[in-house]
Amino acid sequence: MSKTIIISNRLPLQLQIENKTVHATPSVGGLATGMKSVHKDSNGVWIGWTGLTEEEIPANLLDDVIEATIKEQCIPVSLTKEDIDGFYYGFSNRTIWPLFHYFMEFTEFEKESWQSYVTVNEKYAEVVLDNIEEGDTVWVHDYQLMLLPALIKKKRPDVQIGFFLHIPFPSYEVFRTLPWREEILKGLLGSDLIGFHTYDYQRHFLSSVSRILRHEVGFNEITLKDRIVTANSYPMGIDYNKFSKAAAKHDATKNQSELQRRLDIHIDTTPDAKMILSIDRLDYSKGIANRLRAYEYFLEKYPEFKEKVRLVMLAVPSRSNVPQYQLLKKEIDELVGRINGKFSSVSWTPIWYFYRSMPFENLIDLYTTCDIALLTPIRDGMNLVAKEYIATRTDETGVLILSEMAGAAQEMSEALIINPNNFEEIADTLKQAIEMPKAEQIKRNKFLQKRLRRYNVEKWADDFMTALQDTKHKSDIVKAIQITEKQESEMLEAYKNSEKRILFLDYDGTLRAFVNNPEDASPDEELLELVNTIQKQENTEVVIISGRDRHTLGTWWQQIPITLIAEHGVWKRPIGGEWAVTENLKNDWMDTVRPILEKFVDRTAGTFIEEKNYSLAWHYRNADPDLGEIRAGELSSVLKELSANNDLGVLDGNKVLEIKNSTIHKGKAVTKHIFEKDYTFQFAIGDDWTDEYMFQDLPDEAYTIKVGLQKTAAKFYVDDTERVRDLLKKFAAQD
Ligand SMILES: O=P(O)(O)OC[C@H]1O[C@H](O[C@H]2O[C@H](CO)[C@@H](O)[C@H](O)[C@H]2O)[C@H](O)[C@@H](O)[C@@H]1O
Ligand SMILES: O=c1ccn([C@@H]2O[C@H](COP(=O)(O)OP(=O)(O)O)[C@@H](O)[C@H]2O)c(=O)[nH]1
Repeated sequence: MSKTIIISNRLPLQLQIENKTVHATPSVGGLATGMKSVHKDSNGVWIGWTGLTEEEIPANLLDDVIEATIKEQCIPVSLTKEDIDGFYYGFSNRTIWPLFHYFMEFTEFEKESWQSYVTVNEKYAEVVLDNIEEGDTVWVHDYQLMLLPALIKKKRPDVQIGFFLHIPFPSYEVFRTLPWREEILKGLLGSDLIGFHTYDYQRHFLSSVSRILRHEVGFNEITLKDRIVTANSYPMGIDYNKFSKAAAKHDATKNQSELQRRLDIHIDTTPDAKMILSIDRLDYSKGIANRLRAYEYFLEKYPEFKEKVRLVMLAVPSRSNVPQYQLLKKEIDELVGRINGKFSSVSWTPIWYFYRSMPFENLIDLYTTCDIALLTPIRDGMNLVAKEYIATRTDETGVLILSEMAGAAQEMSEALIINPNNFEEIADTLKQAIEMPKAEQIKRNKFLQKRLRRYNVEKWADDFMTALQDTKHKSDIVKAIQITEKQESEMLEAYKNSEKRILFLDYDGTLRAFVNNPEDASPDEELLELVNTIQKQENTEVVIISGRDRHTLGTWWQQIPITLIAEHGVWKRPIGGEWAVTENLKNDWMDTVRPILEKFVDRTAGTFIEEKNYSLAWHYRNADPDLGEIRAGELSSVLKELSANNDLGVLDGNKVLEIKNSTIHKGKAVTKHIFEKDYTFQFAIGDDWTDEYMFQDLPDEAYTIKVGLQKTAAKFYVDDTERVRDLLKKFAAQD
């Protein structure tokens, strides 16, 4: 039975060795808590690190460690202290974490920790590859394992691989500073589906892929040579029932825990007191120091709330070997001490501060007792605490104040959304929350709860896995048209046995790869020789059919006796003959269109106009990719409006927009050409949209081939210009 393999750095359980025995405790952090319920209900395995290094496990306890892990349907990856220092405390949490959360000043670029990151990703790959069975699906999680998808894909191209990033993907301007940016992107592109919490993270990722790797990027697809990778956003949900049921149970059995008793005593003695809750890992991205300062400012600005509010702050120890986290701990300790010292009275302490993790029941105590949750991350991939707080409010009361910088804010617009750097706004919002009538709290929470209940973690995982399976169909469709060796030999056999054969060859992107300056793409010796050999074969006609102007084509191919078709069919030069127009066309429209194109050239660096006799082309290959696409969209709509009444058409080529007479296209040119003769073998090859006309208009028995993986009307596709050369060599080798 096929299974899903979940892989993350941190397993849902953490092992410790105390008194020579192995103990397991649940992991903290949204990835582990969220995925735990997905894993529990599946028949899959979870591969990851147990929290113990090789050096920490005595030989006689190794079996116990493995047993404790396997009991939870997990498989351990064995890591040394050196690995953890370089990979976890190093590259993951001193480079990627601060960089992806926009803390550039904390980001270190150390070659050694990068190397450790590579080594550990390879260690993970080994364990995963050992455990993959036919039909399994792989789901890799988070920033610690961004090289893993490509490492797996390389060895197991048959396996569907999903990747989910739990933290933000930063804007290109930030990501580009990473010295290993290409390696990271290539690692991720080993996946078939890449998921993000929000559309913005997805957009930033796609922009980096297009600018750094220069891949063709669509709305949510990246076209590689042999595969399509999908990127999409899936905001992670929580196990809603687990939290709401625990809260309901808690209400029924009140006053069971010490923490609960303490919280209740406070409320009894000050009946209108409000408890404000904050829960996070102790992390600079969570904005804890800002929150404390904003709370201090609130007490100063609205002194009437002294003695009437309390901030209950749970900060869970995290990554304490990283210096920034140690400094933050010190800063928080001092801030709490200073604020409590400044405002405390005999009967009131403004902040209750816990520096530890709490068991689930205590978390529920906190969630259900506190009237307000104040969550102010500076940057946060999602923030599940915000969702958990709302899920536990069984009577629908409670106010959530949430930073707009948390991914969760995008789905939780009924919360009070704040900018974590704006103390004025936080102080005013706290006042608003304290004074919010119950009816309004309920109204807001009803919406929030409905959404969280519906889009829970199960639905999130389901959506992701369904989309991952769909990528398989996509690849299958694509693979179905990739020309196989057998189909290729059948085609060559048909070629060999035909009495009258014709080959229509597109030029740019087909016979020659694209170059930055189109004038530099002249045919090389090998190409001239190959085409010449083919045209010499008996009963064989070669036609080069291009959007290029006739002078360029004529000069490049003057030595070879073949037919040339230029400007998509406007001009034709028969073998040994002269260039002639195929139809009487008007070109007076060019004077109107040229100034429009010139404006776009002025506004878009790197673009230029190519002027032909009957068409004008605006090239944007050398422009900034995003800007180029935006401007192409704008220009295309301007031109389409203009062309509607003028028999003009806009051709959307490969990084070029061409405006020309709409009655002219390659389809018309090829059908006109074959009309007069009875060819028994017809072949057409091309790479862009303008070639689709040929593929559509040629008879069904024609062999039509698209270069590059894109939607096409052609029967087959080949990867790139190198494969086109191979094919030409095979035609040349036939007699
Ligand atoms: O494993 P640690 O180094 O102890 O860190 C704990 C986890 O922190 C991060 O959590 C993120 O995932 C949450 C769920 O998607 C999301 O709500 C939150 O915004 C993220 O910060 C980290 O991404 C995990 O890999 C860590 O395990
Ligand atoms: O003592 C604690 C405090 C928090 N959490 C859990 O840790 C997760 C924190 O996830 P979040 O997405 O808010 O932030 P992250 O720590 O992953 O960045 C939530 O599921 C909390 O319930 C926990 O298990 N024990």
